[in-house]
Amino acid sequence: MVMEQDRLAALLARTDAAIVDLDGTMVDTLGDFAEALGRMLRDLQLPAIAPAQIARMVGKGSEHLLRSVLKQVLTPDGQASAAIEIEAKVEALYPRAWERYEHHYLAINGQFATLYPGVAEGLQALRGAGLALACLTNKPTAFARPLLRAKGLEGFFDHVFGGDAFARKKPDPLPLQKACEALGTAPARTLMVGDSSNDAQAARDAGCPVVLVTYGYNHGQPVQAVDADGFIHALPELAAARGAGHAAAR
Ligand SMILES: O=C(O)COP(=O)(O)O
Ligand SMILES: [Mg+2]
Repeated sequence: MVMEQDRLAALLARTDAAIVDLDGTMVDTLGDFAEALGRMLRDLQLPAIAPAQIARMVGKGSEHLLRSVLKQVLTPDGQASAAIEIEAKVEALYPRAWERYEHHYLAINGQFATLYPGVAEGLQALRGAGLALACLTNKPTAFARPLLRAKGLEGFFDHVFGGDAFARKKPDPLPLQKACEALGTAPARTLMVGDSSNDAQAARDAGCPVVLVTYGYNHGQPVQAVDADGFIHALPELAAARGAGHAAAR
């Protein structure tokens, strides 16, 4: 454990900026996803889906989430066959499903979502330690900005980039490379803070160090198995590690 803390302190001592993921890292948005998806499924007269199933589908953007949900509710129990027909049905329903989902999501955005403990304090402390901050999410920018505003987080960030900001989303490294460019920091000194293998893979391929929170979604898999430089239980641990590293260097 002491080793872990020393490693985190050393990492934070060579960090100039942080790129922070949104869903599963700063805000528990599962309630929002469940509510907006539930309303969309009712509008389309399709069966409901359980929040636990939705949690496994979050992290690769709203388009991917919607396709995964439609596929799930259109697949009869235990039948993996007929995959081609199901894909075709998903694509036929998609435009109307997206229109309904976007409508409902924007109407409820943030109302069924909660900040994880310590997020505002953790971001405040990182800013206080002189780090530049960007929010980088696979969520559409039009969903991300109002959510950050509703939760009182928008002011912490120098930049906010959604899944539509660049040509490719995480786990591709492009959004991280672009975020580093915008921050004006070297990837090796820009820390990615996320909740999933998606964030970790993008960070590795962009040359950014990565720390993962232990409480997020990670596609329904145990997050500790992911290749990362460290794990934290709450965001304030980062600024605390930064303080410890600086104290040790003096
Ligand atoms: O898939 C999503 O919309 C959530 O994405 P995020 O974890 O990158 O914020
Ligand atoms: Mg996430």
